[in-house]
Amino acid sequence: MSRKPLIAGNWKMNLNHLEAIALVQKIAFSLPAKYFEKVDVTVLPPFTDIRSVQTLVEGDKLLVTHGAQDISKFDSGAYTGEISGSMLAKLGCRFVTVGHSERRAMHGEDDASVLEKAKAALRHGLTPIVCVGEGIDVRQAGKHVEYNTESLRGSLAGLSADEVSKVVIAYEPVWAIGTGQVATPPDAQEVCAALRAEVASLASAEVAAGIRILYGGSVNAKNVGDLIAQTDIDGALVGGASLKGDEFATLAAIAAGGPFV
Ligand SMILES: O=C(CO)COP(=O)(O)O
Repeated sequence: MSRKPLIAGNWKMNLNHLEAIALVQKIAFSLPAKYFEKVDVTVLPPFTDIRSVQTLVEGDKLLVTHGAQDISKFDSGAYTGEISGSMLAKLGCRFVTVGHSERRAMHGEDDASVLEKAKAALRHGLTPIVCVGEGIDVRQAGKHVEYNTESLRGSLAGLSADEVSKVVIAYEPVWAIGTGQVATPPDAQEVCAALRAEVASLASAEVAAGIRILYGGSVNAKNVGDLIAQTDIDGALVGGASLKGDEFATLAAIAAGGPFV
């Protein structure tokens, strides 16, 4: 089964709503429509930017989609500071990352809470991008494959095969995030292949063949081609390089098969 690559830009806590508009315009106008037949491109701004991005995307009928970086596991009510799936859906969000390692490390999220957030996303028609990834200690101990497959199992436990088929998975080794120390393509492939095999056992071989698995961690326009050439890597979750319009557009164009913009 052929899987359309997905390039997702995780802006993290960067850019105000005016800067967001400028960046989305830059990306959209750098990528002619034909590229979007070959690659899906999405941006994941901070919550405070989403309404502005939605207005631009819908007003100008852009082919770039948008999403969010987090979602509440609750649907509404007395949850100060939380943002619900229905609010994100109303803002036109298509994707939402759940379980990013920065949230796991700094906000106490674990596989069980990631699962609740993935369910909330699915309840509201959003595609959860479920993130897993090992720290350097796990990698050095040679336990990265088991660590990530177990984390994925916990983050998808109890979902139906149909629900699993609607998820995107992102493998982001913590030691590669923001360090410039990208995983080698074979190292990234090893884990992504194991994650796909895990999906086959959680859901079915057919679901596993169709699901998109992204790599994230120091992806840039120079290394993305070799990463997505790997059998089980279907795109990238990009941090730092997604904040530069030219580089992100080039990266998406490479994922579409070029020629480069
Ligand atoms: O965490 C990441 C994307 O979610 C990766 O960030 P960098 O691309 O900046 O390493």
